[in-house]
Amino acid sequence: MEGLPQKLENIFTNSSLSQSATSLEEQHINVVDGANPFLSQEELDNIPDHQIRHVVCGVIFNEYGQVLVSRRRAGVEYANSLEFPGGKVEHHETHEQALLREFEEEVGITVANFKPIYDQRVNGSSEPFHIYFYLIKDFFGQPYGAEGQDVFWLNVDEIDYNRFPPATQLLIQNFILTNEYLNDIYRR
Ligand SMILES: Nc1nc2c([nH]c(=O)n2[C@@H]2O[C@H](COP(=O)(O)OP(=O)(O)OP(=O)(O)O)[C@@H](O)[C@H]2O)c(=O)[nH]1
Ligand SMILES: [Mg+2]
Repeated sequence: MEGLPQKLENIFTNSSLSQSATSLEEQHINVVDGANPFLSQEELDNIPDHQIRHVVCGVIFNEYGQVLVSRRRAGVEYANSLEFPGGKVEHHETHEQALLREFEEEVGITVANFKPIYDQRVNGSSEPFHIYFYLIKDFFGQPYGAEGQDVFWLNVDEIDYNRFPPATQLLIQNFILTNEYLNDIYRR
């Protein structure tokens, strides 16, 4: 469990998810994004909250239980990999405001009613960041690739988590493929 973010560690303790912890811990090594400079988990954790970039991403399901996924464009970090829509929180914004803006900019829908699922600090290739994933309970409009990227609804059992960035792989393996926890968040 060493090296896991505190929140995740708490969730795994005494839970049915604890079996996936070993593979998750191994995965955690891969969370380094070609880091520049590489920071240890402890160094990442010691960066004050207001000095690290925040990234927010949203997980949305449609009425058929499919999840909204977008493909990153060429020429950006993790080009062509799949991702959940979202992006960097700007200085004046709350996480909710950033999610609203990012979903309008990237997939052309208005989102509301956010529940935190999971967060972690990551060694990005240009700077460290803290990524927060939210379950989005309501949305208005039809999603499309508003920045010219592919956007599609995926059946949960068709998700290949290897096609997502490392932090997102952890989210998928531990919170989306094992949907009991998500159902629990939904009801809150
Ligand atoms: N949107 C999104 N970003 C992710 C995910 N997982 C993950 O590690 N990231 C990382 O989060 C960082 C910021 O996301 P982003 O590139 O979407 O930021 P952005 O929309 O503000 O882009 P911009 O800087 O081109 O305006 C990137 O380093 C990206 O690789 C994910 O599932 N979705
Ligand atoms: Mg983005």
